[in-house]
Amino acid sequence: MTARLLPGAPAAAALLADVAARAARLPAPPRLVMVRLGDDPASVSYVRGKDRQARAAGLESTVHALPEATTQAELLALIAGLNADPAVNGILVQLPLPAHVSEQAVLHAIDPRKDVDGFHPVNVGELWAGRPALRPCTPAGILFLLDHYGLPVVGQRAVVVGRSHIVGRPLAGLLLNRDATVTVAHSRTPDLAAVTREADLLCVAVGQPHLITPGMVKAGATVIDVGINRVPGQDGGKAHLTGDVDPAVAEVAGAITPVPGGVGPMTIAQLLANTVTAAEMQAGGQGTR
Ligand SMILES: Nc1nc(=O)c2c([nH]1)NC[C@@H]1CN(c3ccc(C(=O)N[C@@H](CCC(=O)O)C(=O)O)cc3)C=[N+]21
Repeated sequence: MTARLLPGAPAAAALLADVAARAARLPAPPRLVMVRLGDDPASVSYVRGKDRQARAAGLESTVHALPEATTQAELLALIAGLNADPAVNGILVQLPLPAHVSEQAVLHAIDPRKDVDGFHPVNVGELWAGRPALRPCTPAGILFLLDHYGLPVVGQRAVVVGRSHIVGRPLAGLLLNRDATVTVAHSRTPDLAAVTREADLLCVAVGQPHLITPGMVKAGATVIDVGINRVPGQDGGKAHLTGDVDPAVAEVAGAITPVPGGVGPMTIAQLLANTVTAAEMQAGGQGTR
C-alpha cells in the first residue's frame, strides 16, 4: 500500500480564503512589515514570496531590505518605531541574522502583540500555558493541515523529532494542547528508531536529508516532513529540495507530506493568518489556541 499524499497547496488555499474573509471584516487591511538584513538568496526569496502572497490575500505588506552591516542598535531603533506605529499590525524579522546582531535581543524587542512569528518569550510562555496568543507559523500550519485532511490529533501518540525553537518545541506544545501524547526526540536520543516506531503521528524537523527510513515508521502512521534540504545535483545536474524523510517511507505510512509543496506553503499561509489575528487582537480580540 502506498501512503495518501498531503499536499500543502489545498490546505493553504483554504486557510488563505479564511484570511481574506477575516481581513475584509476589519476596519482597515492588516499591515505586515518584514525586515531582512543582507542578501542571503534563500532569505531574499522567502521574503519576496511572503510579500507577494500577503498582497494577494488583501493584506498590506512592507519590506525593509537593510544592508548586511546594519548595526543591532539601528535594527532595534527600527523595531521600536514599528512597535509604536498603530498602522503596523505584524512585524517579522527574517532569520538567520548576521553574526554581529543578537537574535535574542531582536526577538525580545518586538511587541508580543505584533510578533507574528510567535517567537517572543511572552508568546512562547502563553503557548506552553495553553492560553490564546500568536503561535509560531510552521507548527500552527501543520495543525491546520492535519485538521484540513481530517487526520486525528486527540489521543494520538505523537513523536516530534527535533527540538528547535522555531519548529520542534512549539509543535510539541501545540500537539500537547490538542491532547496528543507527545514525545520529543533529538540528536541525543538513543535508539531513535524504537521511539519513532511508536508514533501514530510522526513529525520530523531536523534538517538531515532522509534521516527517517521505512524501518523507523509504524505501518499506517501519518508522517509530517518539515525538512527543506538543498542537495546538489549529480554530475553537474540541478540542485533540488528534499525532506528529512526518505521517500520510500510512503510504502509504509498511511499519509505523508511532500517536500517541496507540503509544510512550506502552510508556513506562509499561517504567517498571514497570524497577521490578521494580530490586527483582530489589537482591535480587541483574543488570539488563537
Ligand atoms: N523570522 C522568520 N520566520 C520564518 O518563518 C522563517 C525565517 N525567519 N527564516 C527562514 C525560515 C524558513 N521558512 C520557510 C517558509 C516557507 C517555505 C516554503 O514555502 N517552501 C517551499 C519551497 C520553497 C523553495 O523552493 O525554496 C516548499 O516547501 O514547498 C520554506 C521555508 C520560514 N522561515
